[in-house]
Amino acid sequence: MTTYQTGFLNHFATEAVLGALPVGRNSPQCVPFGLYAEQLSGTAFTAPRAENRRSWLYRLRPSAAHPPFTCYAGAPHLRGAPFNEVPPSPNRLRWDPLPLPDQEVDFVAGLVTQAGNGDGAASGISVHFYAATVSMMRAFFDADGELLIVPQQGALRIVSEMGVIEAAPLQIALIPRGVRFRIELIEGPARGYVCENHGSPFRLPDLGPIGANGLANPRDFETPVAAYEDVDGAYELVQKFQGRLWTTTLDHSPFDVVAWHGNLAPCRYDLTRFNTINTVSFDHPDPSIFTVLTSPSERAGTANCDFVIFPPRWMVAEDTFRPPWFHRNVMSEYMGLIVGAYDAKEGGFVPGGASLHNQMNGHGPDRASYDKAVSAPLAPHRIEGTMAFMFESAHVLAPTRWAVESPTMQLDYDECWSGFAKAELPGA
Ligand SMILES: O=C(O)Cc1cc(O)ccc1O
Ligand SMILES: [Fe+2]
Repeated sequence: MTTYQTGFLNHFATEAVLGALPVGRNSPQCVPFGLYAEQLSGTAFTAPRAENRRSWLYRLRPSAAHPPFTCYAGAPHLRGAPFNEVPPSPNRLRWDPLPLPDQEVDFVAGLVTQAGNGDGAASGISVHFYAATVSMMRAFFDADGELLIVPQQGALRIVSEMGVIEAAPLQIALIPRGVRFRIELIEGPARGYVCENHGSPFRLPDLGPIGANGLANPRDFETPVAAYEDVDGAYELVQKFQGRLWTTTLDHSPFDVVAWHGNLAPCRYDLTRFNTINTVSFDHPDPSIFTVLTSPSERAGTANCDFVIFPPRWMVAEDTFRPPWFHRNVMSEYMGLIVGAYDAKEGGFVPGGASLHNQMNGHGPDRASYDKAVSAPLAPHRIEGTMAFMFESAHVLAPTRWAVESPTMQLDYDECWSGFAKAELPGA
């Protein structure tokens, strides 16, 4: 049984051994039991208090004690900035799910980068698929960004420096930049999506006139309690740094944090707890009403990345075209589907698949969903058994070579918007 502390961005305090956590100061002359104090900073020391994120870790050995890292080509399809392998595409792109590997591949080795933007370490996002058939027997951390893991198939047990998180499809896990973890498969192979956030850490969106409650409520985020391994012996530690993997071998498990306190910690969130808000009158509101987490950019109201979901919900709008409308957006939209069907697409967008609609390029309902929606009786209708999501970014998402050359890319995607009858003006 994993135990969690609740709340988003709380200042947590947790010890796996009674008396391990120093009281009243972060760095006493002698830490209890001879543990080593280490500060893990997720924001600049001088970041405003409301944005400042850091934790203090108390561990069996200092994490500085390691041999040099060497370059490592252990994930053949992992990419980082600059995303210029192929020209950024204005075309609407869509992919079938990534087939599960038939060999033994762990979470790190099975990362496949689909698209990215920004400088790959201080701004933008990278979007990866993961597909793993075996548990990691090593540790990994990402110096380039925070990881938002969106399982689509198979439950994960994420052993981190700061405790253990379980995340199954319809839950997400958020691992801060730099936090070491290994991913174990709870049952069978696992597959899903990763948003690697190089910009400011994800936070809850403001609620404005919605009020003090709604959307993702802070208490539904769960952070693990401290848990440690006291294991001596060779232990591989891989990091992603400036787009490439590096590896070293420690002489002990890096999961040796006995106690910690602070507000920089991994957490999970159950997407089915999202308090969905929508119209009770007319029109289809902008999908920003479905924002779970946002990574703001320097430009007010314009996200480096919004994580948006499309959960089961009642559709009651009167005299309204209910599915997503046709649109062209200054923001770029990467979408995935965890389960079920998406209301703008009658076919082709399947669980485990993905689509990319880049800046200013027209998209929206496919012809079949358009035809259905314009003739649908507008009785209250519940959209059931579905969970799509979107990573929406102010920066254009450039696909990788893998993404545009993979047989999973659908060459006929544009067809879904062909054959719309021309509008008929009076007297024409
Ligand atoms: O393109 C999409 O399917 C995502 C989306 C959904 C919606 O309800 C409104 C706008 C939008 O971009
Ligand atoms: Fe869109």
